[in-house]
This record gives sequence, C-alpha cells and structure tokens, in this order.
Amino acid sequence: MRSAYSVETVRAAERELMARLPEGALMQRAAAGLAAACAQVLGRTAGRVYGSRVVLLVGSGDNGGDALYAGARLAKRGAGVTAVLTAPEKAHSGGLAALRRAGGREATTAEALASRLIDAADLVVDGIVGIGGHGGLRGSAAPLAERAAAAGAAVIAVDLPSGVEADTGEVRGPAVRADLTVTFGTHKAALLIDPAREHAGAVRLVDIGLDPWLPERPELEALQHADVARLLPRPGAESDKYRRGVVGIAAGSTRYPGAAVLAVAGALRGGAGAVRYAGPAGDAVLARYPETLVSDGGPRRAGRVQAWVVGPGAGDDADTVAEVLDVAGEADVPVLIDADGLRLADPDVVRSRTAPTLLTPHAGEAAALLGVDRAEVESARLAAARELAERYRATVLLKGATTLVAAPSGRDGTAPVRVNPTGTPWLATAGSGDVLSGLAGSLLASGLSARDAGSVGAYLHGLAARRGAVGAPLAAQDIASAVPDAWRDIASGS
Ligand SMILES: NC(=O)C1=CN([C@@H]2O[C@H](COP(=O)(O)OP(=O)(O)OC[C@H]3O[C@@H](n4cnc5c(N)ncnc54)[C@H](OP(=O)(O)O)[C@@H]3O)[C@@H](O)[C@H]2O)[C@@H](O)CC1
Ligand SMILES: [K+]
Repeated sequence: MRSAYSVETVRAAERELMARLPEGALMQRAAAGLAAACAQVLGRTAGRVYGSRVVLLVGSGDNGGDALYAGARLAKRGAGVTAVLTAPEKAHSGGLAALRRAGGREATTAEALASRLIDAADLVVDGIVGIGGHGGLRGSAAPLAERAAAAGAAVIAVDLPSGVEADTGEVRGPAVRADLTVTFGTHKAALLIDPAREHAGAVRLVDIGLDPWLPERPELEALQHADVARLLPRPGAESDKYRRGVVGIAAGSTRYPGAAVLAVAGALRGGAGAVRYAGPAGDAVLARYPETLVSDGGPRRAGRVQAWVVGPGAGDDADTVAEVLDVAGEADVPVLIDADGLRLADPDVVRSRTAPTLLTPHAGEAAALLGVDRAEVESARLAAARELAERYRATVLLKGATTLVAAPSGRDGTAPVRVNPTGTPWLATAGSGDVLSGLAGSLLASGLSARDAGSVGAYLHGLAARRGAVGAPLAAQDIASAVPDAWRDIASGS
C-alpha cells in the first residue's frame, strides 16, 4: 500500500520526530537521500557526478535547505554546483554555508535568467518550495521553472514539484515539471492525484524515520499488487455458481445494445459465478456470450442476484433505473450506477439506500451531478469525489487519469480515498467504462465492499488495458479479454 498524508499530519509527525533528534538531523537525512538520487540521475545523464553541472533552484524555506545540503554533498564529489537564490536574504543559512564550504557557487535569479547557466546544466534541482507552498509559483520562481523546462536538463523536485497544492493535487498557476520527485517521510496527495501528479514525474520516497509518528489512517491510499491479491475473490472448494455471487446487469437499449455486451463482458471476468442480463439487448448479449442468463421480463423478473449494475447505454430509460433501485432496495443488495443511470437515478432514493451503492461517473458526469463545470472537477478531483460521496451517501468512483474511489463518512470517520495507480491513456476508448461497470459490479456480487469493488475493479481494468495495449490502441472488448491476464499477474505476484 502506498499512503499519502496531509501537510498538517506530516508537520505534526515531524515535530514529534525532531524533538527526539539532534538539531538538523532530519534535514540531513532528507539531503542524503536527495543527493543519492541526484547522483544516480547524473550517472545516467552526465556519465558521472565528478565534473557534472548542477543548478539548484533555492527558495526561502527548508525545501531550499534540503537542496543546498544535497548540493554540498554533490560538490564534495566534484560536481560544479550553482545555487540560484530566489530570495538571497532568506535562503537557508546553514545549507548555504555548507554549499560554500564544499566549493559551490551562488547566482541571483536575474543572473541565472540572463546567462546560459540553466541551459547548460546536466541536472536542475527544484528546491523552490515544498509543503509550505500555496498557489502557483510567484515572482522570479515562475520564469526559473519555465527556463528549466525548456533547458532539457533532468529536473529533480525536492519533496514536491514546486507550485502544486500538496493536499489536493491541484495546480493553480505556474509549476515545475520534474522527471523525478524525491519526497520525504511519506507521499503527499499531489504525488498521487492529477493534475499535480503529472508534474512530479517518477516518485521516490526517502525514509526519514517518520513512520512511527504517522497515524494509522492516511488521507489517501494507492493499492499495490499485493493488496489487490488479498482482496480478489477466490472460490472455495464448496463454492457453486450461486455462492460465488450472481450479478445482474440492466444495461443497453435498442439504441445502444453494445453497452450491454460490454458490461456483460466485464462482469463475466469479475469473479461472480453467473451473470444475469435484463434488458432489450438480450439477443446481442447471447450472440456474444452464451453463458449469460438472459431474462426478458425486466429486472424484477430476472431472478435473485447479489448485486445490480444499471445505467450503461440506458439512454432515457428512467423506468429501468427506478425498477433496479426498487428491486435492489427490497432485496437489500448493492447497486452500481453508471453513465446514463447517474442522471436518471432519483438522488433521494440513492441517499436512502441501506445496502452499498457505487457511483462511477467520469468528470463530465460528476460535474453534471454537482452542478459545476467539467474543468472544475478535473482540476480538483479529490474535492469532487468527496463531495459527491457525501451528497449521495454513496461510494464514488471518479474515473480519469487518476481514478479515485471515495466512500462517504461513517460512524468511525472517513476511510482513506483510494487512488488507482494502474491507469493508462489507452483506457480512453469508447465502451471502456461499460466494461469497468460490469467488472466492478461482479466484484460487488462476489462480496467485496463498494470501496474494495471499485478500487479492485479500477486496478484490474487499468492493468488489463496496459496488458492488452502493448504499444497499440485497443478496443473496450480487448480490455475485457485481458482482465484474466491482469488477474493472473496480480494473483501470482508478477
Ligand atoms: N520540517 C522538517 O522537519 C523537514 C522538512 N523538510 C523540508 O522542508 C520543507 C518544508 O519547509 P518549509 O516549511 O520551510 O516550507 P517550504 O516548502 O520551504 O516553503 C516555504 C517558503 O516558500 C515560500 N512560498 C510559498 N508559496 C510560494 C509560491 N507559490 N511561490 C514561491 N514561494 C512560495 C514562502 O514564502 P512566504 O509565503 O513566506 O513569502 C516560504 O518562505 C519540506 O517540503 C521538505 O522539503 C525536510 O528537510 C525534512 C525535514
Ligand atoms: K520543490
């Protein structure tokens, strides 16, 4: 599991830890980890540390201090290190002294922008601002970041790419774009959630001994293979198809029969023992998947299921959405609502449900439910997912470059929001969401909670797209077909 904590929590843990360590020890741990990462990158870009050219962009806080101490370590190994100070009078004094002792140089922002210093660097280290930053880069920091991006040197961000919002992943103005971010103690939300995540590049976590002081429950978590392997449903020796769970799919319409086929395709690979289909696309479903139990009589007459999926390709069929909510309410079974279903479902009925509900909007659908612009959801995904979960008292899977799964608050607070790490741009293909709804619905039917079904479904779906796409576009059906491969990878730990 990869966890992210809020700035407030990180600062509290740092205070506890610092109180038990000699002055400056924590920053030295951070700087040592940072310098090691820099040396590794220089090994690749310049061949070696000795004789390489390193530029430090140094702000007015401790983030700049980390960069200065790391720069001093590199200078001791023979790198030519120049610190560009955005606010010379406020630069970290101990770090600056260490750099000077090691033979490093200094430049003002104006000097750096007027010369070829940054263009000629092998490595730029972004120590402008870390967890103390708010808003896009201000003053001379913005043109420095731009220059670094244009220079083509490798860029390593210290703790966070400067200019992003640590706790939300928003980017509200100019921000550094890094190839690698070396972060300390724990991940922060900005390193996991777009658009900030995209600015971070690869992320390396340096252990500074913070773990014992961090609370058990993080703000965010990203499942890894081993976590998903533990959650995957596994049939026991006693299982028959009914005990493994039956998922009901109420999807597709005469206009959009394909959505039904794709949702069924996902559901058949999601672990449920059987898939029932209730809707007008039964013939199309049977032609492709004869193993489906097709019913002509609508959701009410489809037979028992352990979870329903409703909405993909529903068009304007509000009656079916209402019927599924009714039937699922009577049987007290989970419901996954996707696509058109999100618009057609009665919010009051959703809110008053007692069994789990999983809503799976993309940014546009989430925006419509919240009554805001799509851009607002895309720029502040965490807030949007949390807000929807509270408004609907439902678990929300917000699809996108970083898919989020947020559960509503419960008696013991709010569970960490899950961030899916397996997403890939190949997932942006027609019908891909229909496959996900079937897949996650199937996981719900096999007994996973809405939060687990959503996050395991998104993980498998992303991995399947990566597996299926190897360098070429893929269709939604290919994603469904690659799910068993993804499942095997996870289960076998490969
Ligand atoms: N604490 C610890 O134990 C450890 C901490 N560590 C390190 O310390 C970092 C936190 O240091 P920090 O608290 O000094 O804040 P930091 O991120 O340097 O920024 C504050 C300065 O930035 C400025 N500024 C703000 N916004 C800005 C903007 N948009 N554009 C431009 N400038 C902006 C702001 O200026 P002001 O608003 O005051 O004018 C203020 O002067 C942390 O990320 C990690 O790297 C590690 O060594 C491990 C041990
Ligand atoms: K930084």
